Amino acid sequence: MNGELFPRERTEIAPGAVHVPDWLGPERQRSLLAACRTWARPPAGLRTVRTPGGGTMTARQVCLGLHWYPYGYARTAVDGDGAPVKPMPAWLAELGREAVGAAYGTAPPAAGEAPYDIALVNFYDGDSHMGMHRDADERSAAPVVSLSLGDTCVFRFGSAASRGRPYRDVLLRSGDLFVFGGPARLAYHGVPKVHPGTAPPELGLTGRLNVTLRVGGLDLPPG
Ligand SMILES: O=C(O)CCC(=O)C(=O)O
Ligand SMILES: [Fe+2]
Repeated sequence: MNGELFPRERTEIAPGAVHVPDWLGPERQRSLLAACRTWARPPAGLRTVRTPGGGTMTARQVCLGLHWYPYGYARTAVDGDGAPVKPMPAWLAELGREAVGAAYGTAPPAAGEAPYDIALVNFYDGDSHMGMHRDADERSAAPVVSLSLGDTCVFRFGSAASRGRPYRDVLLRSGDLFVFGGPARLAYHGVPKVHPGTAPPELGLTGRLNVTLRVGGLDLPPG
């Protein structure tokens, strides 16, 4: 955001875990939001995720490329309307590569090498949150790329060893990038709090959207 008293810097939160504030400018945020709105529509649109324990996730979700459910992947919305999952757009996979380069200060991974083939779009409204968990249903060790739109949240990032302390709380704002790979790839993380009403007014979003990009490395039977 412009006009910060203290500019927010790119920060390594843990080895392999990097926060890049304001990575997406207002125009790219607007176009990503517009895309999320079309993905959210049925078929295979936004759904409430039920966990095996009988609970529900408070953030609603839509997937692209492959459909994530607790705890695996499928080619159809097996825990939704059963429709085929929407394809992963090439431009979004490309954004994933670009993000990895930006976070680690390196050239992006070679095109075609471990392409980002899965996107999860999480929508947080009201007092939605996400408990501490690991992204562990993929076979690939490629970094996870996370983009934030709308309201500011508290993103809690811990270690691979436990869902409890030690962890660090980072404020993720609209346009921020967070990448976790290498030794941080399997770290526990979650969203304990979203701050309502903190989205940039010109974006026109009430609530928070998170776009998480992953490389599956999966070998699912054709759908
Ligand atoms: O909303 C976020 O920032 C985190 C989402 C997340 O961890 C996930 O979808 O696995
Ligand atoms: Fe996650």
